[in-house]
Amino acid sequence: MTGNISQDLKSGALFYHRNPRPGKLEIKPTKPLGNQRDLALAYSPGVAVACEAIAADPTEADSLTTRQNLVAVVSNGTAVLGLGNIGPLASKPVMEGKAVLFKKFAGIDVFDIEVAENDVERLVNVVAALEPTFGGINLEDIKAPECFEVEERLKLRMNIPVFHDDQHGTAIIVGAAVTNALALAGKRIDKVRIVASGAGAAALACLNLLVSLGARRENIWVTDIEGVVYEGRAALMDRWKAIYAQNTDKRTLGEVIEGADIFLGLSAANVLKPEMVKKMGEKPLILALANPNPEILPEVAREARPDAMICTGRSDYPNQVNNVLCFPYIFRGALDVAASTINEAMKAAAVKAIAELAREAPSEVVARAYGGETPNFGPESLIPNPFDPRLILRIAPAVAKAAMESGVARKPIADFDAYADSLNGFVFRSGFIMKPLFSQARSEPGRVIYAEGEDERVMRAAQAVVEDGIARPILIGRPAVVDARLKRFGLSIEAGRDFDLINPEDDPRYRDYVATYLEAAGRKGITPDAARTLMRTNPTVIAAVALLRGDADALICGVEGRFDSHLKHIRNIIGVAPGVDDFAAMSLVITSKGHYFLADTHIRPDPTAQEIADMAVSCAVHVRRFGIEPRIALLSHSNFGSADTASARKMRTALALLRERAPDLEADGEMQADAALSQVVRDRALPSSHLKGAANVLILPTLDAANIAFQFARVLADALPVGPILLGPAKPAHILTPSVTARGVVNMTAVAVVEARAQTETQRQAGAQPQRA
Ligand SMILES: NC(=O)C1=CN([C@@H]2O[C@H](COP(=O)(O)OP(=O)(O)OC[C@H]3O[C@@H](n4cnc5c(N)ncnc54)[C@H](OP(=O)(O)O)[C@@H]3O)[C@@H](O)[C@H]2O)C=CC1
Ligand SMILES: CC(=O)C(=O)O
Ligand SMILES: [Mg+2]
Repeated sequence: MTGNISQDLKSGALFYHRNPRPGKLEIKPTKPLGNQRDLALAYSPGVAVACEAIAADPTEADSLTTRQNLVAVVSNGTAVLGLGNIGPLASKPVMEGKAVLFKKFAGIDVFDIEVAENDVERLVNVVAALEPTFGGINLEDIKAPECFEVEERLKLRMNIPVFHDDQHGTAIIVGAAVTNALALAGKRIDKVRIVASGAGAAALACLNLLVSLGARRENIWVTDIEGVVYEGRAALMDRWKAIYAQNTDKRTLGEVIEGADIFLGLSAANVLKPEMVKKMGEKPLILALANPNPEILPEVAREARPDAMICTGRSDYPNQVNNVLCFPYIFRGALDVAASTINEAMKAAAVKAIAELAREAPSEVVARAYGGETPNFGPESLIPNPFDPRLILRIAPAVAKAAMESGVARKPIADFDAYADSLNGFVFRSGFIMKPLFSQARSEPGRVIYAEGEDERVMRAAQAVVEDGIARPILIGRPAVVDARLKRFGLSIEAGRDFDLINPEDDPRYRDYVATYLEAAGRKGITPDAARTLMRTNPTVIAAVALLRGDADALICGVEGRFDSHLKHIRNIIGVAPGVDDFAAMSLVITSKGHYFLADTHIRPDPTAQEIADMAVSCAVHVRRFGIEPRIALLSHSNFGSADTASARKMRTALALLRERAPDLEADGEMQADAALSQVVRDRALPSSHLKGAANVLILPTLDAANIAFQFARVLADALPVGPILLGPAKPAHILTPSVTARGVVNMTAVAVVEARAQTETQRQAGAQPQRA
């Protein structure tokens, strides 16, 4: 049955499941258990208090246990993928896989439960008895027709959502694919002829949903292992299948496929033959969804009918119509409003959200998953890619809203903006910490110039910046190249309407810009000839001059090229702010344990004590813009005077200078990194430290130390970096690094816009102050 899978994938799959430890899951505690007190809280005697609270009020289980975020993936192994009845034990890899997808895509915890029970009554009893453990039940790979009865009965008995994924998850995504394919083919759902292969769980649920979307029962033809489902057929019939019985003397798929607009395959490998495909109607939609091997391979179908739109359930072909696009998010929405069930309104909301998302510009994450080739909406991209991070952002709120409107939400969401933020924070780890900056930027967007305007990441960032309303982008790039690339990446922003463009090869401001450049850098070794050449060839120079002239409010560069050479131009043209000796760089790392700002990660090799103190003050200003109160640690190998090396003395002097300059700042040093991050460790060395809790701003003694710590955190703690944030320029200018993602560029845009706004405000206040003699 795994015949169409390459040898390489087969051995890779076994290796993946075996190593480094068997299976795909583990259970992790979410609370500390490091000492006697933790033990007393987590277990006896403290746990008894939690038990009694639930006994007194069962709804307390939602806040005292994992139940509200825990789903059971239940199978008896009777219809595992298209492998048939291979039993519950052999189904376990699939169920563990579903658990991983629930967790990765929607943050939902899962116990996979494989039950050795084929009798409907007994299976229902087993699952119903699990209600105290779970917030929802996802039935999986239970064969038809038993699955229909199991689901119907459980829905009646249980007060939590019961969802048969193979039926409804598949139907929802098929509904979205059909909606979009018919729109592209210019066909109406009430007119199309649908031929199904398979009359099991998935196929019948899909047909039912298509009927609810407007398909007409008389236009639907169903076939299964016995052939056509016709009125009067006795073999292998059941009441669910009988709904689609046609009054016909046709008996085979080959006969009924004639003129079909849609082939819906949810049966077994290779049942659809090229000669059948040739007989289908114009621009046919072929949904060959059997797993792992489809009813027809896309290349075979394409050869028979070049005008066909083709979908499979597999990730190695375009148009993966697979219930993974649905089940994590429909449960996310249902659990988040404590829905008592998943009803038709919630399913319809999911179909609409998925179909609409496919029509939006593709996301950067999907582009990366496709190795840079971004599929735009069309026959090769009828539905979103499973890695599209917007799936959760669109489907979960749509489902939650539908649950509320249809009266099944027990805990309605009061603030959908806050809910969107929490989902955003799940998808983009930087989401939560960046939120204050995005809100500020949105309230007063600035003009941000991007030196590398032809870079894909910058273009994608510009699209997001325009959609988010945080800035008006100015891209430096050749119009034809920018235009062609925007089209290639499926981005909808337009020059003039959404962003401005500076063409380095031909711009009317060229002469003025050269003059400004010479004024700023003429005494720094830039000759008129060099100025003219650089103004045509170096986008960082153009961007810096635009910033200096006030044609932009902030500058972002560094997506390509060396940090140092960008810095040289910023130094020459923009210079440092009054009262600042030199630039420094602060980088934010977002880890699962918290957010940490590190300096100087990129510029000064060995800052002096005075420079360290100044840097701490500049860092504090930036950190406050994130809505975070800075807690500063000056780091060293020495712990509060434990060593007397030159670098320890430097950090001690820096602390004294910092205290003098900014006595209100919560800062201490010199201290080791563990003392900075843990109050318990710090208390052992110096209980009277001015610093309380974990430090969030870490100032390191040298560039080596800072950069190494930063890179260690990125790799070992799987930390997400934001920055570097350039400290000290006279106007907001930031030099990113070539590893930055489009999201990183967007984040730095928000930082730069807020900084520009703060600078304008400071200048306005300074201008309003009466001049002192
Ligand atoms: N892409 C996706 O997201 C999904 C894909 N699927 C795939 O759909 C298929 C069916 O799954 P499911 O509905 O859960 O299973 P069921 O066992 O409930 O249904 C299987 C159906 O396929 C029919 N069938 C089996 N072999 C053939 C054949 N050679 N020719 C015609 N019909 C055949 C069976 O007919 P009979 O009843 O007469 O035996 C039955 O009607 C599987 O391959 C599965 O992997 C399922 C869910 C989601
Ligand atoms: C995808 C899925 O659920 C199946 O093939 O059964
Ligand atoms: Mg399945």
